[in-house]
This record gives sequence, structure tokens and C-alpha cells, in this order.
Amino acid sequence: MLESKFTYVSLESDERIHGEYEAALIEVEREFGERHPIYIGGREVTARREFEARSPIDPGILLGTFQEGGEEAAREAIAAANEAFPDWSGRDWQDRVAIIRRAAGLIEDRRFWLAALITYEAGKTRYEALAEVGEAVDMLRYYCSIYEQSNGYVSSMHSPAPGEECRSVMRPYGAWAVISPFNFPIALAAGMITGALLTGNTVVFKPTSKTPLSGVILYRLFVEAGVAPGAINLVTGPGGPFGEVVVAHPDVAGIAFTGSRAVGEWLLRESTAEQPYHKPVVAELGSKNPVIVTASADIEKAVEGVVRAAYGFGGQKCSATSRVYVQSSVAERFIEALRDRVNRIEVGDPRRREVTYGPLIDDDARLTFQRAIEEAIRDGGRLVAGGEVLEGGLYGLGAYVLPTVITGLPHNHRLFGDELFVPILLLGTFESLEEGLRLANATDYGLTAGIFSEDPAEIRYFFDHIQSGVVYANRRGGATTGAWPGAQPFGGWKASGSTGRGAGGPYYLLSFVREQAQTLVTERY
Ligand SMILES: NC(=O)c1ccc[n+]([C@@H]2O[C@H](COP(=O)([O-])OP(=O)(O)OC[C@H]3O[C@@H](n4cnc5c(N)ncnc54)[C@H](O)[C@@H]3O)[C@@H](O)[C@H]2O)c1
Ligand SMILES: N[C@@H](CCC=O)C(=O)O
Repeated sequence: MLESKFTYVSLESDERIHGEYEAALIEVEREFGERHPIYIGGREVTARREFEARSPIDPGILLGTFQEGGEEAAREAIAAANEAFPDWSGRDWQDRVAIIRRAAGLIEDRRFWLAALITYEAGKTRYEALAEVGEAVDMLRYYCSIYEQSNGYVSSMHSPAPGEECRSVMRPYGAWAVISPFNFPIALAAGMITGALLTGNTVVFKPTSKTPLSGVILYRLFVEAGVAPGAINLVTGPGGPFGEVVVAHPDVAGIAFTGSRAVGEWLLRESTAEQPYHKPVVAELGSKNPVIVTASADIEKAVEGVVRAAYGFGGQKCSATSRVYVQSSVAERFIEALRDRVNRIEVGDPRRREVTYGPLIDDDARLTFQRAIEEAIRDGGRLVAGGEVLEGGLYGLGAYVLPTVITGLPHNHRLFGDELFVPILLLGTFESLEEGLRLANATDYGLTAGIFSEDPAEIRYFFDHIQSGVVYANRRGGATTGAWPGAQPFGGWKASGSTGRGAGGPYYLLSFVREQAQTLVTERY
């Protein structure tokens, strides 16, 4: 056992992780190259078409071949999830807690293997991958403890009239579609699946086609832990046909989605339009997270916090810092220190210990990076650091790009507003803290935000006025990244989320249940 927990903000690692992780890198390769079915009601199903998943580190590494499940597979899986619902929801809630705790234990036992898988499939470094697996374990255990503390959401209520015995019972809805993104293929998928299963709902899980192997492994883990076949089903394949079915199918009780704003808003709109009545859509979406650095800030701390949050996993986190606003009087000092620090970042093969971040997920991400740089320069932006796509050797195989800082663009430029999901940091300046807050809030998004200031009054002003769901002050380990279950409930305001309740927080499970007020009148009245 490791002595300390390994999180996203761990600044030092236990030496022993390296040997175990490196052994797992070799072991996990034995899983590669297999053909994987879809799982419906515990049956292995094949589709008419298949697709291959390859590693972003080197597309020569074939991770596996997967079924391209279409509308038919989605419908069959919804039927299986509905068939399993009475039994799964009718179990004692303590049984479901025991199963999810077992799933957490299995994930923990295989943490190095799973971290190695994440490295190959998503391109994360060992630090990011191990933290993600730890997040998954703690997320599942945290939800179990919340459910237990809430007595399975059964509460005795007051008796308003003689003989009336009243209870509030939070009940599951039915079969949920769970749709996950590529950037946290284990933690976020496991979190959404658990939200649904623990509370008695059943699941049709569709992982992204960018990281489908993690999806298959996660499905197997939940089944091994004791989730009944049919209570969880797995459909791999493109999002479009799956989405078309789940937004309109009357037997879909709800959708849990984490991913881009465009897809999430489409699901919200279409579900409202197509379903016979309102169904819950738990949507955790993108962002454009700001950091404010005031004149009172510890500049070294601010630079470290911004660098870790802007470039951890190559900026491919919904929580990544993508805008930094610096008070004019310290801007020059901050920019110099930032340039120096960014130029020391090592981009390369994420399997290597000394690498800070690896490849972007795919060629589309590389194109987004290139086009943003061209646009910034065309519109008068200046490169403080980076701006290049790396070439030659391993770099020529995947999408490897330099961490980039751009200044000189007007605050209302598109690049200050759109989520890019690549390692590009936009830098602007402000005169007063009020102006800094106005700039930070000038976006539809509202997921995470940070401030660096040594003045408590400034920090209070920031907390009171920033329009984001997850906010940090003076966080060297990650100015806007690295929320942890049970500590920082992770939910977006405005366009960044649909429920106002954070994942990994005390209210998350409530999105998967609806209240029933039960009144029993005893016979003598
Ligand atoms: N707020 C959060 O908690 C959070 C966490 C992680 C990632 N994200 C966001 O996710 C995005 C990155 O992930 P991504 O590139 O995988 O997102 P994405 O929206 O491209 O894909 C997410 C999932 O949606 C599926 N999908 C695509 N089109 C669909 C459709 N029409 N109907 C149904 N499903 C469809 C995909 O196959 C995938 O499984 C970023 O915007 C990031 O900010 C948000
Ligand atoms: N817990 C992670 C989740 C990021 C999602 O993309 C963070 O806070 O950075």
C-alpha cells in the first residue's frame, strides 16, 4: 500500500509508484489487439461494422477492435436495461452499496494496470493517470458513504394529522443512458455509472470511441463486482445514432452526459422536444476557465499553479486554465517568469517519467491548435512561448505540440471565448480587481476559476463575485484543476452544467432520483 493518497495536486510522488507503474505498462499490452463485443443483457453482441482504436502516443499501437453499435444496438440495450430495472431497483439499497464498494476495491487493486491503460489510450502521464484512478476509487466510495448517511434516501416525516405516518422516499427513474468523454475515461464514466446504479437505476453505457477500451474494462469491472447483467449494458460506437435514439426513446428515463457544450446542449434540446414529457438530463459540459493574478500575488506560486492547470494533460481538461488576467503593474514580471517556466516543460512520450505531458488525443486536436495559432497571429496576438507542432521521430507519429502562451489579443477575441481543449493559454491584463472579475465572468461558461493574491479582502471579493462552480485561491498544485470527490464538488454554472449540483459532492446522487411522499393512514382513523 502507498502511504499517501496520490491526487492531481500531489507535488511529490512516492518513489514506489514508478516500478509498479512501469511493470503495468508492459502487462497491459497483453490486453491490446483483441476484438471486443457490445454487451446487452449480459450477451455478447456483434454489429455489422467495427472500428479500431489506436494509441495517441503512436497510432501504430492497435488497442483493439470494437463494435460500431448503431440505433438497433441502442434500442436493444434500452430494452435490456428496462427489463433489469424492477429487480435492480427492488434490491435492498445496502446490497447496491456493497456492490459499488466492491467495484471501488477492484479499481483500487488494479490501479497501476488501469493507469497504464489510460496512458496508452488517452496519452496521460503516470501522475495524471494514477490520480484519475484514485479519483474514481474515492468517487465511488464517497457516493456510497453519502447514500448510507442519507439512509438510502428514506426519511421519516412529521405526522400532519392523527394517524398519518409519512415518509419521504427518493426513488430511481428507470433506464439511463450514460455517455462519457475521452479525457477521464475511467473516473468520469465510473462516476456517472455509479450515480445511476447506486440509486437503483439501470444503465446503457456508451463510452467515447476515442477511448473505448477503458469503457469495456469498466463494464467488466462493474459486472465482476456484482452488477446484474442487464442492469449495466455497454454499447460502443459513434455518438450520433446513439444520441438520436436516446433523446426520443420513451423507455429512456434519463441521460447522464459529460462532454462538449455542443453535444450536451443538443441532448438537452432534443430530449425536451422529442420525449413525451420532461426527462432528467445531467449534463457536465465544457468551459473557458480564468485565473486572476493580482499585484499582491506570490508570482512564483501563481506561475506554478497556472502552468500545472493550463498544461496538465495538454490542456485537455474541462477544468484547464485557458485565460489568465494579470494586474498591469506585475504583468511584465509574471510574463517573464511564466515564459521561463513554460520553456522548461517537457513534451513527449507520456510513458517516460520525466515527461510533463504527452500527445493530444488526435489529429483534429492538432488542427484546432494550429488554426488557433494562425488566427491569433493574424489578429495581432504575440507568442510568449510555444506555438509549434513538433515533428520528427515519435513526434511525427502523434499530435505533439508545444505549450503555448499568447498575449496581445483584444479581450473580446474569439480565442478568449471558445473552449479549444489544447495547451493554449491566453493572457490579458487589468487595472482594478473589479475589471479583472468583469473580464473573467465575460463568458457563457462557468466551471472553474482561480485567483492568486496575498490580500484576504481581494480573495473574498473574488469568491463573492466570480461566476463559477469550483473556485480556488492560491493553489500551487493547480490553479483551476484537480477537484477531488468529497472535497471539491465539481459542477458547472451557466453553460458548463445543467443541474447546479457537483459530481463528487453531497447532492450529486439527487439528480438520479425523484421524491415520493408516502402517507399511510393507520386503521383506527
Ligand atoms: N464539466 C465536466 O465535468 C467535464 C469533464 C470532462 C470533460 N468535459 C468536456 O468534454 C469535452 C471533451 O470531451 P469529448 O471531446 O469526448 O466530448 P464530446 O462531446 O465530443 O464527446 C463526448 C461523448 O459524447 C458522444 N457523442 C457525440 N455526439 C453525440 C450525439 N449526437 N449524441 C450523443 N452522444 C454523442 C461521444 O461519442 C462521446 O462519448 C470538453 O468540452 C470538456 O470540457 C466536461
Ligand atoms: N477532477 C478533475 C476533472 C476534470 C474534468 O475534465 C479536475 O478537477 O481537474
